[in-house]
Amino acid sequence: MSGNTIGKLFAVTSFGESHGPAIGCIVDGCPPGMALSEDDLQNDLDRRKPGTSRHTTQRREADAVKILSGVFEGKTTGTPIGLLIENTDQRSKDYTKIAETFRPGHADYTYQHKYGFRDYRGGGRSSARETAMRVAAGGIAKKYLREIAGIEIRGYLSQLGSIKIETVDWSIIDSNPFFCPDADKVAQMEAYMDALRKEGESIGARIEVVATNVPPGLGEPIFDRLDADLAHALMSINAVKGVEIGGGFDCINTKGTQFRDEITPDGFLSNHAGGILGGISSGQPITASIALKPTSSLRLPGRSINTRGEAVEVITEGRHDPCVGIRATPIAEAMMAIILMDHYLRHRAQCLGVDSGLLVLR
Ligand SMILES: Cc1cc2nc3c(=O)[nH]c(=O)nc-3n(C[C@H](O)[C@H](O)[C@H](O)COP(=O)(O)O)c2cc1C
Ligand SMILES: C=C(O[C@@H]1CC(C(=O)O)=C[C@@H](OP(=O)(O)O)[C@H]1O)C(=O)O
Repeated sequence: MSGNTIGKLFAVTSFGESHGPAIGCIVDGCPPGMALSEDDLQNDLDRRKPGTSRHTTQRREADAVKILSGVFEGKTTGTPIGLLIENTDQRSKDYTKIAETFRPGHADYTYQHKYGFRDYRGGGRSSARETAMRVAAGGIAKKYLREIAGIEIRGYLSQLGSIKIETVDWSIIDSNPFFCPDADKVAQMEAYMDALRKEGESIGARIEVVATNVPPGLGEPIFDRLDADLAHALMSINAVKGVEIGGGFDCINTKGTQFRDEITPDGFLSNHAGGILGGISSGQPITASIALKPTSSLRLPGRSINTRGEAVEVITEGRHDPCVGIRATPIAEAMMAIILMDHYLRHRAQCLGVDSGLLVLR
């Protein structure tokens, strides 16, 4: 195994480089009989794609997905689904100057160590261009989970630099460039990003993802704990440096009487567990949060070395996101969807017919 696959029963593998002819993925294990067309996947791809506002990279890609296999007469056949997106707006000349230099904070240095050479055009395989395929694959999982189990997965940006949201209005998330759910913060974020871009700087962000109506029982008790698989999937997104499930790191300074989520016949009284106990979903909303680092490709000079080990000053040209977190919401939703889909199918396979004798509490 090359470590290029996520999920066991619902398994996704991707291919392609940022400046190659195309990127793609194979989604294996999708149940047969689900209606599926490109239109079902395009909306989330459009939410993620580059170049949709002045606050993202100015690379323009339509990210128009083609279904190559696994669908016949509009329905999934149960065989591997091949998805393809052509790259149309590569500008590789921006990278020739840094072909022999390692951008501090990007993957150039480690790729060189691991493989002995690298596709420097647009970061090659290390570019977050690849996340388009995660969103496409996640779109299949989202659709199945919604239609078969009524599970909804949504996310939003909760912090950009030091600007923290104070309210969550789900209705406005897709109508501003940040996936920000607090209408009062959008103008502040815009002004902040405009100033930051002029400076040539970048900044980090935080994204929350929530899955609702998840049945209890999804997950495994030991290694493939639902929270462990979720953390793996979210941490595998480029630039993610932190993942929290439920109360996350706040648990350090919280007393047990407050942190445990007390149970009444009418439901849980809180959800610090983030909907997962013992690696298994409790039926409460599954909540996770990720921290994304500031973009490392900067036009402001920085110190680095070249492939001969000599000290150099590096300036990165090209079209870069000043805050990569701004486009990460649909990616985080997709990764949660892939993991929940995998565990939904695995739970059904092993525990079909099990009756806990309990009511489902939320
Ligand atoms: C949506 C998204 C967009 C990104 N855009 C850029 C970018 O324009 N320029 C850049 O240098 N890094 C960008 N990144 C981050 C790099 O892909 C990432 O830092 C790199 O792969 C190294 O991996 P690491 O940061 O996880 O160690 C982006 C990440 C995401 C999730
Ligand atoms: C192209 C996308 O984002 C890219 C992510 C990225 C990086 O280093 O991660 C670098 C930039 O592109 P390039 O590889 O051409 O330099 C971004 O534009 C995309 O998300 O579709």
